[in-house]
Amino acid sequence: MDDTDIILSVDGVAKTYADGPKALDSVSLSIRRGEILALLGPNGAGKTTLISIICGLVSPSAGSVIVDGHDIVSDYRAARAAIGLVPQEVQLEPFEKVLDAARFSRGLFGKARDDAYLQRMLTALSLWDKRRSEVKALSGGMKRRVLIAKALAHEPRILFLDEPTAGVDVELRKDMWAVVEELRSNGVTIILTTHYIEEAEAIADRVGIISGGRLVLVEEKGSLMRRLGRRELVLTLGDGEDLPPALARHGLSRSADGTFVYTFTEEGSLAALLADLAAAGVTVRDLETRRRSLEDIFVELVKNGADA
Ligand SMILES: Nc1ncnc2c1ncn2[C@@H]1O[C@H](COP(=O)(O)OP(=O)(O)OP(=O)(O)O)[C@@H](O)[C@H]1O
Repeated sequence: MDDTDIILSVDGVAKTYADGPKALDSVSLSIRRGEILALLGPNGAGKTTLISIICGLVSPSAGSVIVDGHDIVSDYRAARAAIGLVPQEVQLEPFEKVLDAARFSRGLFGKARDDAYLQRMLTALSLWDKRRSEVKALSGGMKRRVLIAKALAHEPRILFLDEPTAGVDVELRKDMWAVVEELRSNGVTIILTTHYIEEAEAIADRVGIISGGRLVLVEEKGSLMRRLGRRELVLTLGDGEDLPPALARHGLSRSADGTFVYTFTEEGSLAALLADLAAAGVTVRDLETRRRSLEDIFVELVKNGADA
């Protein structure tokens, strides 16, 4: 990876809260310009702590963070200006109008007024028609968009979305995914935390998994699915039948429900298994193929640490 492509670099970051647990343990991570990274992890894994450190809201106990060339400690203002943060909870001023809210947020970063930019940004978020509406009159989904608009008002290059679709219905969630795609096509790098594995599967380029304060994995979603999302074949044999020893070489495992599970290894291996089954005269009552989902991978990684 070329260094100029890296917009965010996290190196050996650790955090121990006063009287608290070790929330992060030596996390290192590089983010490329224009990518969408989904951070997955169970409650309390350290996701919000990591985001809060990068955004300068929590100070790290160790390690360093460089945002678009700026150190978050020695060059705090420039680092912070490169970042937009959409917090987990909706915190908005109910009587404020949408366009005013965006203008105000921009002003907080000392940026000159630029209504043309705000119009483009609000249009991308489907909020331009609502620019004169008071926040309190908007639906829950629109309020979330206003949060994003406020976070984008100062033209940050990286956007953090902390659980953007928590408690949101399926339709709104898909809407939000479309918004994220649109932002990326406008050149924004996006890091989102989520509990919804299908969210990561749907929109992320790379997936990072945090568990117990450690980043146990960061990988391209496609290669992760190819590497660990292997295909399996589930065989149900005739009543009382067992696998004959001649099939041992295929490495099938017996499940608690009495079915046999075969993991596809290489091209042609399935044909060999089926031929051996037929030759051995085994009755196969049912055959089902399935692909391990990101959810299965996630559960296994969180249980076993990094060595899955
Ligand atoms: N201000 C704080 N003071 C003390 N401990 C904290 C503080 N903030 C977080 N923690 C602890 O640090 C650990 C990591 O919490 P964090 O909020 O970063 O996890 P998370 O992955 O974002 O969880 P969730 O998915 O529930 O939001 C937890 O054990 C939490 O209780």
